Amino acid sequence: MPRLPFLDLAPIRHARGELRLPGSKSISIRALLLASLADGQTQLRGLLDSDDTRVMRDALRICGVSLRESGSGLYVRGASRFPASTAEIFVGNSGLSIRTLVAVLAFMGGRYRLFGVARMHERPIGDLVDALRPLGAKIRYEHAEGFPPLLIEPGQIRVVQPVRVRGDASSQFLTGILQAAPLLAQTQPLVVQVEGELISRPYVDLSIALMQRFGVHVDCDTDANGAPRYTIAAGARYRSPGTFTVEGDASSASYFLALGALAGGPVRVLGMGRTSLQGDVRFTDVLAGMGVEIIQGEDWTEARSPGVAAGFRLRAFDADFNHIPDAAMTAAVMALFADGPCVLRNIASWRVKETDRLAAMATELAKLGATVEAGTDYLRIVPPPALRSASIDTYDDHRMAMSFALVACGGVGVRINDPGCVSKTFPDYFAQLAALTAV
Ligand SMILES: O=C(O)C1=C[C@@H](OP(=O)(O)O)[C@@H](O)[C@H](O)C1
Ligand SMILES: C=C(OP(=O)(O)O)C(=O)O
Repeated sequence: MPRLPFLDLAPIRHARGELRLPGSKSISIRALLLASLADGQTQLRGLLDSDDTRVMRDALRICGVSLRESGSGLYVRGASRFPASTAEIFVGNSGLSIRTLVAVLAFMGGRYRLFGVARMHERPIGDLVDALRPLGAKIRYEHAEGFPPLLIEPGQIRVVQPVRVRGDASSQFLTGILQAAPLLAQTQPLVVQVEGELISRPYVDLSIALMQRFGVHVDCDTDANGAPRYTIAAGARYRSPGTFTVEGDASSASYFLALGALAGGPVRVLGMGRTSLQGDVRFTDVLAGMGVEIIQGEDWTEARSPGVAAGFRLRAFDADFNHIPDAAMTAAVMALFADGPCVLRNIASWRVKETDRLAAMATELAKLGATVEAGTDYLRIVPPPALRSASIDTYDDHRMAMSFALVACGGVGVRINDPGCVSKTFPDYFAQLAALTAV
């Protein structure tokens, strides 16, 4: 179906209600891969159905993994080797999919080619390839050094201790190595050492928590310099947990909690709460710091406030957002409604995601009247005295579209160009938004 060129959102005066969150992208993609590597059959329930998860499903299917849809979930039959020894794999713009697939495919003994959309070919992957090559992995760049497309060939795999991986451009490289580690740790434990800074750390904790659910324990300590070091025991092997249920997406929740905060609420999201495994659940602390009332149960969260239509202003913030890089985009748009200048720090990774998010965010916030300074790793936003209506470009970035929709809470209409880009992680986002604002 052709994508709409734009969507005009009318001003939102009030929003309230309940929303069942779509499944977590980060958990769905991990669970699909781990179930494919696990002994036995796994029933996956609550999987997200979106562009990014379809990339992983299609990749696994092309690699010969048996995936069977049933009314209540997806049945995955796993094994420590994929049946297909050659495959052409399209990875769209899913960073998590390519980075975790490459690490696994490097040890499968087959020939694989991984390629994506044009932007994917600008997103770095060199740190992962550099970590895999000393282990004997044979990976070549088809065009530019350090970027997809990639060609994987059978290598002479040997264990070199420790495996060293950089974590300062993306945590997904470390996740890729950790998830692939049981394919290597056969006769001796495998030690994985992070070189330099590790960003987006809660996503690594999520990987470890999910590996545990699939029967593999990862020990974490620090080396003499305080850098994190991970150990996977000899003989570690993924085993199916039988049934695995994916929780709601905490990054997707951020837009609706922000909606409750800006348009009064209460807005309650179901599927993410106190016991969530995802780092972005910490976005609730950011909201509370802004003066938003948050209540939370085991697997639900609710936000409310007097609402900006009633003159409520959010408390300005100056904070480090390295641990929640995705929900941070929601906070950046919320800064438009703050009672003073706001600063988001330590977000350099934004430059290498779906688009250069630092540049895109600065450009689009400025269209609305904000004064914005974009540094190499920070964004300073001075809210405008009065919001201007604007036509927002989304740069094929789902989070640009979803976060800028919140501008409609400011008493002005907003045009979202290419709204269909939300299909990366939340295909019916705008329908869900409309359902909560038609009050
Ligand atoms: O591991 C994951 O599930 C993710 C890690 C983060 O990326 P970086 O580690 O590149 O910051 C995040 O932005 C991405 O949406 C999902
Ligand atoms: C950065 C993102 O995804 P990925 O890196 O998996 O493409 C995201 O969903 O915001």
